[in-house]
Amino acid sequence: MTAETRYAASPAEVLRWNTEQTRKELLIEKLFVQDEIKLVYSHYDRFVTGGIFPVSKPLQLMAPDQFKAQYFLERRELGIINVGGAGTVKVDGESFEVAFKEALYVGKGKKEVIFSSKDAAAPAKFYLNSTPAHHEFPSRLVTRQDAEVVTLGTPETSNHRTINKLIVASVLPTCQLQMGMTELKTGSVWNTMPAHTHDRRMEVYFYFEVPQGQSVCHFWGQPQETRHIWMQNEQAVISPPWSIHSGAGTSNYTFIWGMAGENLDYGDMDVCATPDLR
Ligand SMILES: O=C(O)C(=O)C[C@H](O)C(=O)CO
Ligand SMILES: [Zn+2]
Repeated sequence: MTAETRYAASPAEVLRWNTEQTRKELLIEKLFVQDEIKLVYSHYDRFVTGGIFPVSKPLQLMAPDQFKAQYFLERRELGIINVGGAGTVKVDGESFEVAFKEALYVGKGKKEVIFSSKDAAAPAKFYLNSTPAHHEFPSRLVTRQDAEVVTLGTPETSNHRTINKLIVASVLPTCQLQMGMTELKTGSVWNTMPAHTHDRRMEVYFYFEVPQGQSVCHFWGQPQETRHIWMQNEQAVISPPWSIHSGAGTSNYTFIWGMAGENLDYGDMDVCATPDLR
């Protein structure tokens, strides 16, 4: 297991960043390494992003040194979305079967979390987000039928997409974690457009189902001072709480968003008028 630390930065500080430093600070280039657990610990809301890719053996989630904890969920909660083949997550002896694009919430206090694939030829890929927690809520599988689903945008504005809210207050209780998955329709490329900020919550985006040879240009920064990061399939990006977080692909794609911070109100966004973006 590896666990890298990323620091928080102010809007004034990032004005000096060039492309290389921007990528080093915010982009998570490789999350899935065969038979390994990769974690990134961000100082924004102590949010952890990870990839767990069990192929030939089960993998147990341990507390990284950054936590100074006996076990991963001692003071945390966890959300997982499977972006690979069928997999199993064993939580203190209870097995949850997690299929492609299904989510699992695991509450604070669970001591042993073990990930495995059903078939090494079609291995599971568990994308993970974790945040500090102060209350134990029950662990629960969230299937696509359980999700709150909203369709936004139009083909004319190239932002026609379905937002699947998986780990959100309207589906199940959490302390501060929210997660979901947005699927763009064929021909649409813009996500989260019109753009917004929510200074109360940071957000991490994980882009996948980006077709071979295509890329997504992720936009971030203050609305009047935007920047971009070119991203490839199965890469994640940290979005500071003061930043917009939108993207345009060279094709349609899917992404997972995860948030943490002050509140659990998904709709609590400060929308930016598109002509005002700079
Ligand atoms: O495409 C979208 O719009 C989203 O998926 C928005 C994210 O869920 C988000 O930014 C929530 O704050
Ligand atoms: Zn957002």
